[in-house]
Amino acid sequence: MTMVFLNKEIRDGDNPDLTEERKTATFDTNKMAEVIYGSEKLARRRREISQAVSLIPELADSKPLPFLSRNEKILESTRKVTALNEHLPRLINMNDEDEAWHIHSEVIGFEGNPLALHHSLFIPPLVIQGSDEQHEKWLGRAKRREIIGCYAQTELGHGSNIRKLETTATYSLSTQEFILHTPTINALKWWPGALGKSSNHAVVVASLIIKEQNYGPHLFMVQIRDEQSHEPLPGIAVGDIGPKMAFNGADNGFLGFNNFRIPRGNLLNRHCNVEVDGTYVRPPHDKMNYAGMIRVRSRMAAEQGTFMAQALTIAVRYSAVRRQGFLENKSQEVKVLDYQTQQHRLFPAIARSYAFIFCGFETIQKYETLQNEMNSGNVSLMADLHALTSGIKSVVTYQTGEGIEQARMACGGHGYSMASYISEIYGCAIGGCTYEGENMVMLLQLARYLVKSVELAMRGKPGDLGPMVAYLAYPDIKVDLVTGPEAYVKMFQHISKRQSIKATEKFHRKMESGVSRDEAWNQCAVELTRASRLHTRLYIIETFIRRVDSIEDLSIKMVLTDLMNLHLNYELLDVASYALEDGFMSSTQMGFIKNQLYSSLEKIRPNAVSLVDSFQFSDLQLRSNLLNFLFQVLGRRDGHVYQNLFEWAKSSPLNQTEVLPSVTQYLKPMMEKAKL
Ligand SMILES: CCCCCCCCCCCCCC(=O)SCCNC(=O)CCNC(=O)[C@H](O)C(C)(C)COP(=O)(O)OP(=O)(O)OC[C@H]1O[C@@H](n2cnc3c(N)ncnc32)[C@H](O)[C@@H]1OP(=O)(O)O
Ligand SMILES: Cc1cc2nc3c(=O)[nH]c(=O)nc-3n(C[C@H](O)[C@H](O)[C@H](O)COP(=O)(O)OP(=O)(O)OC[C@H]3O[C@@H](n4cnc5c(N)ncnc54)[C@H](O)[C@@H]3O)c2cc1C
Repeated sequence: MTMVFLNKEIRDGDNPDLTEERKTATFDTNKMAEVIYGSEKLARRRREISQAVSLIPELADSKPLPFLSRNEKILESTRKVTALNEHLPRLINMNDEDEAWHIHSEVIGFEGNPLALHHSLFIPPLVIQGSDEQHEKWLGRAKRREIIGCYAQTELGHGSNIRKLETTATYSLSTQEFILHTPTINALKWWPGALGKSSNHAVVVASLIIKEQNYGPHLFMVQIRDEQSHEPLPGIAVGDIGPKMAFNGADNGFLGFNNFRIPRGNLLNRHCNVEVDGTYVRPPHDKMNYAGMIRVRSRMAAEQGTFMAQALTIAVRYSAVRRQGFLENKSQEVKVLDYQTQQHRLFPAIARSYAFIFCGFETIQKYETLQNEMNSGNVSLMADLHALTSGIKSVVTYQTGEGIEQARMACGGHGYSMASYISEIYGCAIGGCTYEGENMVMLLQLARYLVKSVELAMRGKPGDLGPMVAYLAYPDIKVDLVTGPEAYVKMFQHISKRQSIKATEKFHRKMESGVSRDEAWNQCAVELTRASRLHTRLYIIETFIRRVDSIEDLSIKMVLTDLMNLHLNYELLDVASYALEDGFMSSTQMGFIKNQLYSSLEKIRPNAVSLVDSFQFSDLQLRSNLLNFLFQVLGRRDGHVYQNLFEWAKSSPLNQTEVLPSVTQYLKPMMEKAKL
């Protein structure tokens, strides 16, 4: 099996319809991959990792995953992740999180695995919140996978409102221990990934109580299972929460404590502390304990963009080999990718995938700056990044869900089959609307920041506005969209600014009319979330433009400019009513945007397959590999869809016998009875 992804690579035996598409590309997909992943080296490393994985048979799925029961899925994902563990040091740079993410996604797919959260949610809070001494004690063991961990914050009764978490960690002055307790059923930890059956350690978030005073949520390192027997330790109740919409290769779990004691040194205390005599040492920022969540959210734009890109790779390749119906030439049916409706369904989502990945890289860099600043005691960037990542997390997860669902529909009936793999991608990605902060809740967090910024602008203090919101004080000057991207940005700024101001004014009016602040906020909440979405979409547009501006290779710049123009017109059209409402946009401009959008679709068409090829997902990653089984078939790089769909169906366990017990036990007796 060849795993090399050369541009316009023509391989003997590939579906000629896909080969034809690759020949029309105006750019080199390897060069594009460098832009997507950040450098020649990073893109090459991904290819090398894919290649290496493809040569290790034990890392391939041993059975088609959609046909497995939940227990079998967990067993299979555990087999693969432990086999992978043996190879990891040879295959990746163990300190490179992106390489780790990539290789796990190759080997595991979207189903999840019992170590799914170990690297993304257990080790990071330990790094961020743990002291050097605590790193010494646990970090090495965690990195070597001597222990397996998870992040246990959410409870049965509370997830969004962390301040109301009911699990308590009460400091015992006499024994210098914390006593962890679950006072009610509602207080059971509920949802943490890998908690149910796999982890033997957890970073537990509990309300810290000292001398009957509640200091709010804090993070504790807790051993929950015996390292030898893997039995829960006395005082701990733990288990799996049952099957989910997707991600069923992971064991999301519940956890309860019955006056379970841990040493004082298990409070993660890099930024705060409880001294022996019970004195509480405050962190430099009230929400320091939430820093880990900012980190995860900052990574979500790139992650989700990649999820959507995988679904689109499947849908676009399939659309280039699927022929149905006629255009002018009645002697041959057309590729469905030639229909304008199909292009309109898929191409704006391709543009969003690129936009999210570009935006994601900027956000991750911003987080890294924050992390460095926090380490030297400067927390001034936290509020801005919390607001930004709250918005980005919400907008990208929602739009990714939309994009993946459109990809599924674009594959017609076969998109609905699990052979497409799109439902698994969707199920995993859409969880992002909920996990790491429910989207509405996070949009309202950003809205707090926007309202405060508008208030500053209203008070005539535009100089106090941060760079991300400086536009809230800009004057309204009409723009001519023909002049290019900057004019689109200005139009978007006007729309976003106007909505933020409108929502703030409404909020103020409500309060002036005597409604309490909280109630007024709730009565304006829909308008506030709209402001947050617009602000975030504007930010994503700006990062897209910045990235395209920075590109030197002309052929890449040209195709990305087409994609960016498509994005600008699609996004602006989607929110045009806001600008038509106050006459800032004319109906002529609206017509212009539509025409630009349709012409962008035509420009993208010859490059569509190569734009998705450029993500360089291996067939294994898309579950299209042929190594042992035919798991997913629609997105195959070689485009041979139909015969593999048939093979896939034949491998269904239902087809291993001609007459099922359902027939002998029920249908046959029913039919026999009817004959009497
Ligand atoms: C390839 C396949 C791979 C598969 C991958 C799939 C993996 C799946 C993995 C799944 C993994 C899933 C893993 C999981 O899901 S882990 C669980 C994640 N849980 C959450 O995200 C919970 C969401 N809730 C919260 O974060 C808090 O409760 C919020 C923030 C909503 C309110 O909180 P609180 O009630 O305490 O605050 P307040 O509203 O009174 O606001 C007060 C002030 O505080 C400021 N503030 C708030 N927060 C921050 C902050 N962080 N930095 C700086 N500032 C912050 C805020 O701006 C405000 O400022 P001001 O306005 O007053 O000035
Ligand atoms: C796949 C998956 C993996 C997860 N992994 C983990 C994990 O590893 N560790 C962990 O600790 N947790 C995990 N979680 C839990 C997750 O973080 C929470 O479910 C999430 O934060 C949402 O909280 P909730 O369930 O309490 O939702 P709720 O807050 O109950 O949401 C229900 C509805 O109420 C609305 N709502 C709530 N509060 C407000 C408000 N203030 N204003 C307006 N509307 C509001 C929401 O918008 C939503 O529509 C996971 C969840 C999922 C789905």
